[in-house]
Amino acid sequence: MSGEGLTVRDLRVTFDGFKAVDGVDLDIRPGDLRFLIGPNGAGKTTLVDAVTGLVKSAGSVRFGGEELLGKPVHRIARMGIGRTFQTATVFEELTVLQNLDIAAGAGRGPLTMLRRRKGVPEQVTKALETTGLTDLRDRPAGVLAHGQKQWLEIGMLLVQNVRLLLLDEPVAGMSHDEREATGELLRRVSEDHTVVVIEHDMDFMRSFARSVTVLHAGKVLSEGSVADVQADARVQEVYLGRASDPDPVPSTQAQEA
Ligand SMILES: Nc1ncnc2c1ncn2[C@@H]1O[C@H](COP(=O)(O)OP(=O)(O)OP(=O)(O)O)[C@@H](O)[C@H]1O
Repeated sequence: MSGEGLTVRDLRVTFDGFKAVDGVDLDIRPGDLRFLIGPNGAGKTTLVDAVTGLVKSAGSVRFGGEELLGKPVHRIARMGIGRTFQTATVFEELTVLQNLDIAAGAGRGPLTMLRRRKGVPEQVTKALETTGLTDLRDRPAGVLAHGQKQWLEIGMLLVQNVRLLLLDEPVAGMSHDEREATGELLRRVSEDHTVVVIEHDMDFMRSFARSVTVLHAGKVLSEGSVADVQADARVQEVYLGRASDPDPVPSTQAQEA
């Protein structure tokens, strides 16, 4: 595996005195497919915001040995760190291929962009294959199914030569088949990238996580394999419930309740 690992030490994010992330340590090895789970408000998204430079934080976040904290968002992105948000952000009017082509050209000069348009760049072809979107390459992104838009967004990270992918609830709103396909896609991607997934879907986590961190009230409550965290009494108490209980309420429903 050629990816690089993420090392987080004593990460802290405070909003007006409220500790949203409160001394988090993480060691995510290269090629991991790490799931970050935890109740609403546990600090999962804020942690990813801190890693990507979107919120001010204290502590240390190192990727491939280089410190990220204190660097502006665009510098962190250029270091090979990419993220998706809960809502896919693709250019709906443009084709799948154009979306990937633009993403591949991000940060490059106009001359390089012109040269690239003579043919389909190799990394775009590869991203189409990896995401299973080759047959849809000439369709406008706006007509894609919800799941396919999420896969395109992952493809747009891949063509930017991202080495660490941070994905926020990638299967929210997906059908069962789309979830399975997304899990398989993440497995393929994690063969040569480090992948961190924020997720509320416990079935999806059980099927595809290689390792799991449970956050609660801004702190790491538990960490290990799926079996480890499921067996942890503290996790059962605050989040997973007893084996006989239904899965925790998905975030969107919880917010509506
Ligand atoms: N910009 C902000 N200003 C003030 N408080 C914030 C801000 N962003 C997040 N918070 C608070 O920080 C805490 C952690 O929020 P965060 O979104 O990271 O949780 P989460 O674990 O991702 O939750 P969810 O699963 O609901 O997405 C919450 O109490 C939230 O209200």
